[in-house]
Amino acid sequence: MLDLPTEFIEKYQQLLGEEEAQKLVASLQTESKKAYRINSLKFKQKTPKSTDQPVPDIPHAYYGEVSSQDPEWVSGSVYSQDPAAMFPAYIAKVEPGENVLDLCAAPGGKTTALSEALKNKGLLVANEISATRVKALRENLERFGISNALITNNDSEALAKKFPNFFDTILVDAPCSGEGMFRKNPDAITYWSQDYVLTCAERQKDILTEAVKMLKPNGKLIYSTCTFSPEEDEAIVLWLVEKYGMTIEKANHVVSEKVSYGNPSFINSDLEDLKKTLRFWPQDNLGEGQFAAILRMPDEEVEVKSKKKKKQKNRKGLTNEEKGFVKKVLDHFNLPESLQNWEENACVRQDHVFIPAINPSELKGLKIVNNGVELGLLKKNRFEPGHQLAEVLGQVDQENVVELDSSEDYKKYLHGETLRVKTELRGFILVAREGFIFSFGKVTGNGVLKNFYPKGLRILKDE
Ligand SMILES: C[S@@+](CC[C@H](N)C(=O)[O-])C[C@H]1O[C@@H](n2cnc3c(N)ncnc32)[C@H](O)[C@@H]1O
Repeated sequence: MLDLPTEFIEKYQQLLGEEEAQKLVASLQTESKKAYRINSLKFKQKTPKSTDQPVPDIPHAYYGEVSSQDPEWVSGSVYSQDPAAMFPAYIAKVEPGENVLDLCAAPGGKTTALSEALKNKGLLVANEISATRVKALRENLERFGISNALITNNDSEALAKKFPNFFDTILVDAPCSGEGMFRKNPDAITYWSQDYVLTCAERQKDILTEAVKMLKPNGKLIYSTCTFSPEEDEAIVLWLVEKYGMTIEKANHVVSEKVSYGNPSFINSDLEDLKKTLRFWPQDNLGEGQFAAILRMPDEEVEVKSKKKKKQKNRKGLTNEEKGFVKKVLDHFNLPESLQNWEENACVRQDHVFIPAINPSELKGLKIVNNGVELGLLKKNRFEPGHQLAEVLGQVDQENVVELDSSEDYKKYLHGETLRVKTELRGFILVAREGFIFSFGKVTGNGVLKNFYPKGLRILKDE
């Protein structure tokens, strides 16, 4: 039984009326809804899990649970996500080729959805301020096989200096008081207070002030929170409208009756357009609490002080000999479109071969966690493919694959063990379970499968 603060209950009695507030409080005492999205960049290989109960409006999303040890998850073919949290990226309606920023991105639920919409074309900058949380963001994007992402670990000010008037779409899924997460994460109740709500609202304005500087004229801002408090929802949208002349757009493709709309009277405003914003209440039985709005910048640039761009240095490409080593490995696999020009685009830095999403010389001063696709490592007279490459190759059909046909072998591989396999294949191969490619491996002459599943991802035996 959740122990909700009296001040919280009274606040929503005032805003919603006795009856609706009672429904909200009762729904918070029930179990949270679990769901997952299928990765559309990979699911042509195989349709994972049951698809009986679709999440309304969201393509390829279903109610149900996925464990982080299931091959569907390990291979990045699905992402577990609260159904309501699927909407902010969905309403962004991102098109392949755009420059997109997810400013508060970890662990990456919305980033993975944005990256699917981009179809590996254009640029996705995924930023997270917390050095701990950015690791999960990197792992999730890697599993999804995303090749056009730059992952950064900066505050919004540092990013705004690098990318003035640059993005077509920016998602700010802001840190908030988390009221919508009370039943999923009861810890959020312990630090809730009305003062905390107001502190969050100030932080949201600080983050958005920087976000706006990075939008192109006429660019789109998606603002979302997982809280009900109007101070962090309608009031922030009103602030953006009044301060920057932004306009609120309706998400025409959201039609489910389980989705509610913003309410200007919550903040004593008469701005009718606030009714175009989206609200998700747990008592409506879709998922957890969420708020989302689409805002459009006016067709003029926000003036931003930025340093003059220095002439870009050419990146350090591969020598013909190095290309030969890489080619020798890549020739055994079918390459997705995003890797087809790898010889022209690959760079090398401290023996790491990668295809950058953005020229590294443009990124001085930022904390870069990953830039594009790491193909692998140059060793003495050979090339060893990296894990991210395996996940990218998993987006297309492959023949050079060893399927682990028992769950015991699969578990052993995830633990990092070496296996003996029956296969005619030799050298670097992709490893799959139930058709889901999730790692590289190397088969030696006597049929021993050497383990290339990264140490940092290995699952301990007693997990
Ligand atoms: C609601 S969570 C994001 C969830 C994520 N979008 C997803 O769907 O998986 C908000 C994130 O913002 C980060 N954050 C907090 N302060 C920030 C700031 N000043 N600038 C950027 N991110 C910030 C938090 O560390 C947290 O990871």
